[in-house]
Amino acid sequence: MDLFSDSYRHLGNLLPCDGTVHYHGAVMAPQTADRYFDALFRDIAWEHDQAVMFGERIVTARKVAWYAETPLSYTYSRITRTALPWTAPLRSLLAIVERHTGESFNACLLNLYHSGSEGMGWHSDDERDLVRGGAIASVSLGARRKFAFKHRQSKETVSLELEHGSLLVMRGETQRYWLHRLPPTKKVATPRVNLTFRQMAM
Ligand SMILES: O=C(O)CCC(=O)C(=O)O
Ligand SMILES: [Fe+2]
Repeated sequence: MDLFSDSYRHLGNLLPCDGTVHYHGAVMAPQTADRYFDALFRDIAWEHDQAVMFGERIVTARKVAWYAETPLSYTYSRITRTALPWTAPLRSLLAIVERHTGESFNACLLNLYHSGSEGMGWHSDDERDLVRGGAIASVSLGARRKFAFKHRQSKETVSLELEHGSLLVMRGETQRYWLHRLPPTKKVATPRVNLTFRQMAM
């Protein structure tokens, strides 16, 4: 526990059981978050994601990108990608995230949602390449969006709003027992960038 920052210690667990989720709220000034958003929106090697739905390969409107410390291969939605090397803004966000969480991360999946019409369906991040039970730290930039958890067995849900410049951390058994999603919404017309810092098995 000594590794954790003071801010972490005062945060409550959002989940009632079977996992740990802490919402740190904004961890940077709005102007700083604006600068990260602009730099990432402009410079990240965004690509449309692909997924398999009902046996058919589809291309999502949402864009993704995958960065890591080494050119790791990562299988996601049955597609294998090779990570690009950290860029300066990613390294600097990584440092902020590591300071707030007391954890270290070696990879980051980025998502770009152009508007509220784009989201991400129920899933858990339990791919085999991830360190089992490892922390996942999610940074949100741009439009404020709702984020929800649903327990696999009890179907209980917990939701919150992810604000500009905020940090959410999922730990422990969260991925095993809970699904999460970013629901689409008609209320949001502006883009959002999300970064999930991860611990990949090497
Ligand atoms: O955009 C988000 O907040 C969530 C992204 C997510 O769940 C993922 O990349 O696995
Ligand atoms: Fe996820």
